Amino acid sequence: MTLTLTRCTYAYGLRARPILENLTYTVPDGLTVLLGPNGAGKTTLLRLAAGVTRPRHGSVELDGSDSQHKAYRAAVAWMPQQITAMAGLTAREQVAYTGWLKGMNKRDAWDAAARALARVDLTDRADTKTKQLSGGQLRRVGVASALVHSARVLLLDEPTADMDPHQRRVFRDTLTSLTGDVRVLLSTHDIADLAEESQHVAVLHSGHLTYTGTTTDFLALAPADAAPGRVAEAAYTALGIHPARDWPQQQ
Ligand SMILES: Nc1ncnc2c1ncn2[C@@H]1O[C@H](COP(=O)(O)OP(=O)(O)OP(=O)(O)O)[C@@H](O)[C@H]1O
Repeated sequence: MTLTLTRCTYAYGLRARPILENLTYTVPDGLTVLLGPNGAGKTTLLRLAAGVTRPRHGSVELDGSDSQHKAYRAAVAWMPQQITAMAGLTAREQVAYTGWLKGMNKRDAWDAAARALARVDLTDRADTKTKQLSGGQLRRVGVASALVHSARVLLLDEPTADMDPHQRRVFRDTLTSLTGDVRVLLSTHDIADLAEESQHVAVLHSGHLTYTGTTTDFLALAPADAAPGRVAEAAYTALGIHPARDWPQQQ
């Protein structure tokens, strides 16, 4: 399963300045962390990859299948930055509904929703209306919705925002428990997401990917005297993106 964006350009509006310009990127194996300052275009890139919006120029394909194709939608899961609590639905119903939209039958979606909620440690709120959940709980519903139909590529937009430290741990355990050839691309402002389980890093700045490579190679960009615990930040700085101005706030 190879998801590739090829020479993609995107602008919000016909005369607007492009947010992404001539961007080519293949989502690597395993977990990739997408970094970049506020407004760099991370959400825009994830939306293109998810097929919820189309590039003005260029193509987005999964093994040759266009992002608007049914097979593409079935293989790719997207967790948006803002999770909408659907009026009247419980957590389990909302997750099951996502599975059904992705092509599962109702029975399978209902069963898979319970499993997905268990993976994000939300079984005890399965029957709670999503409108009554906290921000962190609603985000876990978003993660469960991305997991429900066993997609091969997961695109997660700031999945750990609003989560408390225990839930971040649960989320990381969930990522490491994904089996088979599942590729995950997640944007984050939490530097801890980078240090632990990720295999690859991509850094987006001013509409261009200014770094793509392994996490090990990325961390090696940091000067040898970087303070322990600040190596990733020092590596980011070495790319010419200054934390004081651009590094997103830790959650
Ligand atoms: N609907 C929209 N209409 C017009 N401009 C938009 C829209 N959505 C985003 N933008 C602009 O596109 C640029 C990239 O936004 P995007 O949300 O992709 O960045 P980001 O890297 O995800 O930012 P953040 O880290 O703050 O979430 C920003 O300048 C933003 O203001």
